[in-house]
Amino acid sequence: MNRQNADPEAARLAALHRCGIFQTPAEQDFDFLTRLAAEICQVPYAFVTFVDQDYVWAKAWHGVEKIAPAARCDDYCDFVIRSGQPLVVHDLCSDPRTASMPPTLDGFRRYAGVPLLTADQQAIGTLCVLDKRAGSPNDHQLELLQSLARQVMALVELRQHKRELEANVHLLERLATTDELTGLMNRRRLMERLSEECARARRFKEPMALVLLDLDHFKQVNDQWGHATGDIVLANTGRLIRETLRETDSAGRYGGEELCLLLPHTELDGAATVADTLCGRLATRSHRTAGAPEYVTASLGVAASSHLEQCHPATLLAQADAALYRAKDNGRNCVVVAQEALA
Ligand SMILES: Nc1nc2c(ncn2[C@@H]2O[C@H](COP(=O)(O)OP(=O)(O)OP(=O)(O)O)[C@@H](O)[C@H]2O)c(=O)[nH]1
Repeated sequence: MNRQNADPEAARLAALHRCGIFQTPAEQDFDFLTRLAAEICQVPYAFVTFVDQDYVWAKAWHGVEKIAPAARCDDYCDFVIRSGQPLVVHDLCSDPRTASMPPTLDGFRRYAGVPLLTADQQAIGTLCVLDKRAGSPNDHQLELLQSLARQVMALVELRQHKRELEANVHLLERLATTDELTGLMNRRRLMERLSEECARARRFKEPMALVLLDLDHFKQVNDQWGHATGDIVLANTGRLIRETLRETDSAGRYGGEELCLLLPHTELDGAATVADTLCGRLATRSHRTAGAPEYVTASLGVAASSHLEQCHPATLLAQADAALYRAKDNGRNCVVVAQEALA
């Protein structure tokens, strides 16, 4: 016996959860199907409900303004869920199962509900109609109600596929724009973002800064500890950058062990402070646990558009690169701003 058979309610709840429909906002397509159900059965009220462990919750309704979730024990739909079969009660008052239930005491007399079945036959909800007059749907009406229930489930599945598709598109977008090793933007996305940020800075005449960061003596790290260890150091560096930057800043992998930070709305001084902080944190970030050299420092070059005629990607990159070159020349593990580089 498998686990599902051991606990049918757990399997039913899992099926409901997979559909991702419970307590989602109202949708016209579902409203339309309830209206159709009411018209087919010639009654004033119809509902699409989904039923979790404790509550019967309406996704769509017809004939009432609004409907609050009901405890399962107070709702006729619970019988449909438990049996997985349609339920028709001609007169709710004279049926011992329903006579003293709250909706009956509120005046409802007729109920007809059919289960909403998933592909693996789990009853996750109902399509039901009600009236304050006693009566029953005829065979044809009941058959049509069941067909409509299948349409409700087709909508549920369509919604589910759409959600999965959107999640996959999102994942693919992330994979296509992210550098796997550092978790930062890949070079293509970085260059796109740089162009966008420069265009925005020019348009709104705002400052914009760029920092190039290059790990020091990284060839030695690879040579002495192995390429895999070098990768771990790069990944740690990416993580540290992500932890250090503001939400509005971004960073990407510009080249092998050269990373680039984009700091919109930031003057040269502010960017130099960010670079100093990062330089200090990197110099004290231990990699030893990964079987790597204890510390790997970095050199950083800073440029900002407020010191340039105009904010353009190539100019900012060239300025930051020249500053980085000076930082390497100055003995590494330091920050040089473009001002100094030009001096
Ligand atoms: N492990 C690893 N190494 C990389 C990666 N990308 C580039 N590298 C290595 O980074 C090293 C860069 O070496 P160099 O350009 O000589 O610079 P450096 O040794 O860091 O020296 P300085 O920059 O002058 O301090 C090379 O050995 C590249 O193979 C990567 O993704 N993973």
